[in-house]
Amino acid sequence: MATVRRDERDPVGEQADTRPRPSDDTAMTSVADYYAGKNVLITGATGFMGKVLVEKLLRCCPQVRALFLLVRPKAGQSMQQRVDDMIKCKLFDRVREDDAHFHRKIVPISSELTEPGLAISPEDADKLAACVNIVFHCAATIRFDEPLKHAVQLNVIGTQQLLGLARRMRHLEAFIHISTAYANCNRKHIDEVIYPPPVEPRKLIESLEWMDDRIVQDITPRLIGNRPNTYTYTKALAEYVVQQEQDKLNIGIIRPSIVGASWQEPFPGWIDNFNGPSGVFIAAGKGILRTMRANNDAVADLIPVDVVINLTLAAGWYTAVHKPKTALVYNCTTGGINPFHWGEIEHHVMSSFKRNPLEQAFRRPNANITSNYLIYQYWILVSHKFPALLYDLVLRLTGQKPQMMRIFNRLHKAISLLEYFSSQDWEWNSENVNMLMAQLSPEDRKTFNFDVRQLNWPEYIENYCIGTKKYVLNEDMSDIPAARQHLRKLRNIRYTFNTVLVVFIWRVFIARSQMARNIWYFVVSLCFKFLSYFRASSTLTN
Ligand SMILES: CCCCCCCC/C=C\CCCCCCCC(=O)SCCNC(=O)CCNC(=O)[C@H](O)C(C)(C)COP(=O)(O)OP(=O)(O)OC[C@H]1O[C@@H](n2cnc3c(N)ncnc32)[C@H](O)[C@@H]1OP(=O)(O)O
Ligand SMILES: NC(=O)C1=CN([C@@H]2O[C@H](COP(=O)(O)OP(=O)(O)OC[C@H]3O[C@@H](n4cnc5c(N)ncnc54)[C@H](OP(=O)(O)O)[C@@H]3O)[C@@H](O)[C@H]2O)C=CC1
Repeated sequence: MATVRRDERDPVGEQADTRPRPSDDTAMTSVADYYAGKNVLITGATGFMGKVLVEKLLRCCPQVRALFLLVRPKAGQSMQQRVDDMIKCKLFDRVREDDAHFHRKIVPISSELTEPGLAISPEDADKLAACVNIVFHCAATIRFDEPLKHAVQLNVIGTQQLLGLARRMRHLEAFIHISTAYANCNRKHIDEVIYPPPVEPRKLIESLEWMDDRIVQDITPRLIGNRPNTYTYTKALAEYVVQQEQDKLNIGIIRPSIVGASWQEPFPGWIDNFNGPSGVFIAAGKGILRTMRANNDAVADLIPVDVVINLTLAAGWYTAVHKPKTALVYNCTTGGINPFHWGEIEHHVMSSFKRNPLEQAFRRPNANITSNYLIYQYWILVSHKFPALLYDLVLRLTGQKPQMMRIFNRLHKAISLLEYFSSQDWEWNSENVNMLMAQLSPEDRKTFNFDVRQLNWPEYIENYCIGTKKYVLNEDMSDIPAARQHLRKLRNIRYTFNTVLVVFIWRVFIARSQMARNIWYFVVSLCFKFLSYFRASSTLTN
């Protein structure tokens, strides 16, 4: 595998400046034609959605000139190593088949979005200012438990700084910001507009500058108000910050709902993380998660990652070519068009993991969602805490370190942060998404398909579950017979355990009550009679 070298980026160079600017003629161009010869800047390219964006651009817009990726060094790896690792991943197999030298188009730029000036060197900043034609801003912290200061630093101030750099870009045609459909989750009906921010971002930023972390922590619940976390709060502020630039830049804002595995491209079921529902599916497939608070009848607004990316690229084309006067917002959701419910998700996830089990499951996959608090607490006790305690006891007795209770505590924390989103539904208007679809040529509608009416949910969920097995857990499909055998073993252990438990309880009970003893003798003699009758009749027939 050839590596991406920074000194290879000169082919990209400033020549890009001389490329023709969009005119009325370009309004007729196809999406791929528009990206031909363009220099694209992407933040968050090493993340889940960023990777799919890079792959799709390289595969379906092969004439794109260069992709500048703002990447930070992380976990002892240089930005160079990180990008090299990223493009080695299976996601890029199809691009590799089409063009073995695709890496030449990738230009990593060292950048840390929380640092002043995005920590981009002056030379790199000048280069970007001179040649970038379109920006896709995907980077964000998506953690629900992120301390407010850090969430503001990255999601709001980082975005402001990127906009500052974008203003310097002399040939910029579009700035596409990835937000979330839940930025305004304090509303039930969400239009494709930017709502007034919960607070003036400038005032919040100024206050956070002098406040001690402890004070910030204390006032965070009051600040975020009726939003569930700092993530949705800071994403709402970021939208406002982006909107402030609409007079100077051509802006598009994409609001995806819960982004899941790929539907079709580059292959079905691609997923590489535990975020959102993926972690829940895996925990349920491993037989660890047996219950979760969710409303069976609420719409599960999942959206496949390839759909989001297709819409994003089409919105980039539309924004650059048609230059809407104000920032256009695209609510990228499924609920209003092709609804599917959490109850149905539960059913299909469970049956999928029974057909294609995960390796070394803790228990047989059997999760039940409920919106009833008491029932939920009951199952947490009986199906989570009790087995965890028992398992840890066995580990202790065999001289090993107990671990199950710790795993369950982390799981409970994760699902408590997710239940806000699985217990209610929202209604999103998607007029701009429909308008965009109508603007595409029939050919582009196929290449950049975001028509979720065609999505077959059971098939999608099956591929999603298989994707978690293959690409998140790196399990082999050829091990499925062994995994099934393991589930049968678990079933036999459970039957044996239940039988021993019933006999044990009954014996304890018998020891204390004459009536229970009589019933016990009656049942046992009935069994004997039945057995003797069965033996006698089988002897007669022989
Ligand atoms: C039978 C099924 C029925 C279905 C029922 C309904 C399911 C409903 C599910 C969901 C719907 C809601 C979704 C809303 C979406 C909104 C949309 C967006 O706009 S943004 C994207 C969303 N963002 C997040 O999903 C971040 C959530 N994650 C976090 O905030 C943190 O990761 C957190 C607090 C959950 C854990 O933080 P820590 O610090 O304790 O741990 P850490 O380092 O992150 O992870 C520890 C280990 O746990 C795994 N993990 C992380 N998240 C997990 C999860 N959700 N479930 C299971 N494991 C998870 C990690 O991969 C890691 O594993 P290792 O130690 O590396 O092996
Ligand atoms: N996933 C989902 O369900 C949804 C996501 N979204 C939005 O989509 C976008 C992408 O999300 P997703 O791909 O899932 O998120 P990921 O967490 O997978 O990726 C986040 C990206 O941001 C980068 N990043 C984070 N912090 C910094 C930093 N300080 N400096 C530079 N880069 C940084 C990460 O880089 P690194 O690899 O170095 O950490 C990574 O590339 C986000 O804006 C999110 O709000 C919206 C709706 C749903």
